[in-house]
Amino acid sequence: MRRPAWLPSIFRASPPARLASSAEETRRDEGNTEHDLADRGDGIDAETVSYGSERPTDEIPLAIQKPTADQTALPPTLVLQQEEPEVDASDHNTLGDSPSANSACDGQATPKASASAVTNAKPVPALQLDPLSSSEPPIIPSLNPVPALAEPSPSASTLMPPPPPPPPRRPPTLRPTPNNNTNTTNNLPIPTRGPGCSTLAPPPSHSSKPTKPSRQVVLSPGHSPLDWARLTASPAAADSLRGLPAGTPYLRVTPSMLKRQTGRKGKDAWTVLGGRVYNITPYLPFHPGGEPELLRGAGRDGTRLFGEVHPWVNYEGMLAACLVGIYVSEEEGGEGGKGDMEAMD
Ligand code: HEM
Repeated sequence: MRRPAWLPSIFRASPPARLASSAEETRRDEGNTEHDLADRGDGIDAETVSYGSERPTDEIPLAIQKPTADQTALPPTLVLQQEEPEVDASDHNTLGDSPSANSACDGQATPKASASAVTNAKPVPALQLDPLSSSEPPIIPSLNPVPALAEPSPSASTLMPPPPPPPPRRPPTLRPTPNNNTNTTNNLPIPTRGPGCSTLAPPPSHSSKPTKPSRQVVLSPGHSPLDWARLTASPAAADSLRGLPAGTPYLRVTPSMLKRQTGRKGKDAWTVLGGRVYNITPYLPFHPGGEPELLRGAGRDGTRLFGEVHPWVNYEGMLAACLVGIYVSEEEGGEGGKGDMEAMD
């Protein structure tokens, strides 16, 4: 019958009742204990279970206790848990071979089996599951399933992945050879430039020339853009550039007035740009696009035409000295405008 491990201590605390209830069993055990246990082959020899045990009973909690003086009348108490051979085997294997341990129990004090006495004993490989390997040195529990294949490294964890392959096994060169066509990315720098098919061509910018052929004309000497800028900056040329008498205020130019200023029949060429009327007659020899192109806007509103050719040109700054007035409707022209126009004639 299996008994719990705490039963021996209780058993000693109240021996009469406990012993009376198991008197028959105890007698049977008494007669068979020393002999049967020795022959059982479960790791307990006669020396271990005998009364005059030379082994420390406190280290063998399941040994038979020698009856004390006040219990001599009673049969020897068997507190051995015979159904726990694994405990007996471990204790025997661990402590049985120590002569000092055997002699430590030679005293008259009644040894008591307790769990604390076992914990004070030599460390037991608790995870040792194979009793056949008990004769071998204690094996440190390891989680490595294949310890023989692992390199001996006291600091390395067994859970670490295997080391990477050694560097010398890598390819000797990091640059692709000319025959290596597997990596298309490395082939990009190879020049495959054809007309309009290269992806490395510079992107178009404002500084690049337009695809259309230039329609600029060759300007006569003294009519460069720099010459025009110098002329317009002269205060003496202010009234002459407008084509009006000196001190003439800005005119309110109506459509009927504008359409007569075409640059023909001895009249100046006026054009409207952004609601303002400019006298473009003095600028004709300075126009890079040629006089005919500039005259396309004479006598009319040339804002749209101007924007179609060169919207980036700053006409306001270049023609500031040529400003005649503002462009108004016929109704908004008034008498003042008409009078001024008649005075101009
Ligand atoms: C409204 C009538 C005008 C027409 C039809 C006209 C036409 C042209 C044309 C065809 C060109 C040559 C573009 C090229 O390089 O291929 C040109 C250039 C030029 N025009 Fe006009 N133009 C007009 C008015 C003006 C006015 C009023 C000014 C100045 C206030 C002006 C200033 C210039 C300048 C500076 C260039 C050279 C642009 C450059 O090199 O990028 N144009 N123009």
